[in-house]
Amino acid sequence: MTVELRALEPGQWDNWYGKLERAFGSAREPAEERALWQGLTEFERSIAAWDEDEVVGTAGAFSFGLSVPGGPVVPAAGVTMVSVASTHRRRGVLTSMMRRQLDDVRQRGEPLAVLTASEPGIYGRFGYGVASEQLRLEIDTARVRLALPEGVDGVRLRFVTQEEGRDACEEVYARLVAGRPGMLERRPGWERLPTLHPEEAREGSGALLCVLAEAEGEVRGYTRYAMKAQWGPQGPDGTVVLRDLEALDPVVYAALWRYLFGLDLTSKLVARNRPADEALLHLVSDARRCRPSTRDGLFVRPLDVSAALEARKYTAPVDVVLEVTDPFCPWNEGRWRLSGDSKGAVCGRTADPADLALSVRELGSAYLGGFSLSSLARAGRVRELRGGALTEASVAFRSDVAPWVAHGF
Ligand SMILES: CC(=O)SCCNC(=O)CCNC(=O)[C@H](O)C(C)(C)COP(=O)(O)OP(=O)(O)OC[C@H]1O[C@@H](n2cnc3c(N)ncnc32)[C@H](O)[C@@H]1OP(=O)(O)O
Repeated sequence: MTVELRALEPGQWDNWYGKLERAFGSAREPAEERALWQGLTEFERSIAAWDEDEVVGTAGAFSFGLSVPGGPVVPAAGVTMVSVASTHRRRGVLTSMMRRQLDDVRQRGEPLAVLTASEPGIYGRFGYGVASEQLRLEIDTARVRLALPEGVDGVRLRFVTQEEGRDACEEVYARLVAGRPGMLERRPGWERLPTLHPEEAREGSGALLCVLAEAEGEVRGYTRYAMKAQWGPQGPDGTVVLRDLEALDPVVYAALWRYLFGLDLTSKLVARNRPADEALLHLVSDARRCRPSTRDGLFVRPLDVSAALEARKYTAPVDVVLEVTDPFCPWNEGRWRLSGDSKGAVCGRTADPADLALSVRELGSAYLGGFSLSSLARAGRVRELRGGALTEASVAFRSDVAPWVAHGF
């Protein structure tokens, strides 16, 4: 078998995307969804693996801006649409596409590649480390009370259509990006993604609704959600399926949650993807009845160790030498001195002795400040070579706000 990798051509998209759908075992997506993904596809960054005249592998990348600790937004390749036909699996097709893709990302000068994984076991071997979590909530809204701050009654809520609300929602979202690592700047076209209501996220619910929250004469928050009607022997027992909820201040935030908790005919709320440090859990009378559970969120892969470490800021002063291993991208290997603080950092090659030893994957895991170098060290994945260096680096890398990616891609 000879498999040849080529850039995707626009006329091949339908066939290529169909192979992706087949690999995921999903039905052909609705026309609106397909049109959105087709429009977002960056053809020169999309790989088709051909076995003669058959597409047997797919992989793509989006040119994202990713927020990193301290507020900067850094160019990052958003790896996506990865699949290999089941007739051709476990013969190295994915590995060859990852090789091609990461070399390309490096050439473009993007210091990071990021992805959300269908299965967390796939990407570690290519240098990706899990860097954020997503929280799932299943809230018994009939039994959980909210402690509301003063002023919630002053927040005006109103329904708008998705179309009417889009710009206002995007403005709120854009104002939040720099404050939370792991968020993606939404470029033109991406604003349509949160208003899609795909089958797998719908959980049997009805139409996606949009409510804007206004205070101080401006839109300061929004929620998009759907309702799933359910009837039990005692009457209504519906579920609110939350898509997103964003707010610029705690009063608007609480007003939106109160609204969702109070929706008639419902007694449960399901949120699939919330930040690990969701503030709601401090507002509720019973966090257990919110049934919080976490899973992996964004995976980060530093492509250029020095540029990546210089791009973010650090919670506390740090001056350490990192001995990095990176078999898949050997240009990252060796010793790097990182000196930084809350204003910025410099990172360059050094011949000085190493303080910490780790692979690029652990660097990816710690990069957004969500997982600590100390906990990775307890797992044996980071080694401290100079006493005190681990705590110093671990504290400096942490982020006060949990990293979170608001949507898949
Ligand atoms: C960012 C995204 O798009 S995530 C979506 C990923 N795609 C999917 O999950 C769709 C369904 N799965 C597939 O299409 C394929 O099984 C893929 C893409 C996951 C793997 O493709 P393959 O061509 O079989 O991978 P390849 O042969 O290059 O394997 C490389 C290594 O990864 C391992 N591997 C492959 N798939 C998996 C997996 N699902 N879980 C764990 N390890 C895996 C292989 O065993 C191999 O290990 P080795 O290097 O130790 O021998």
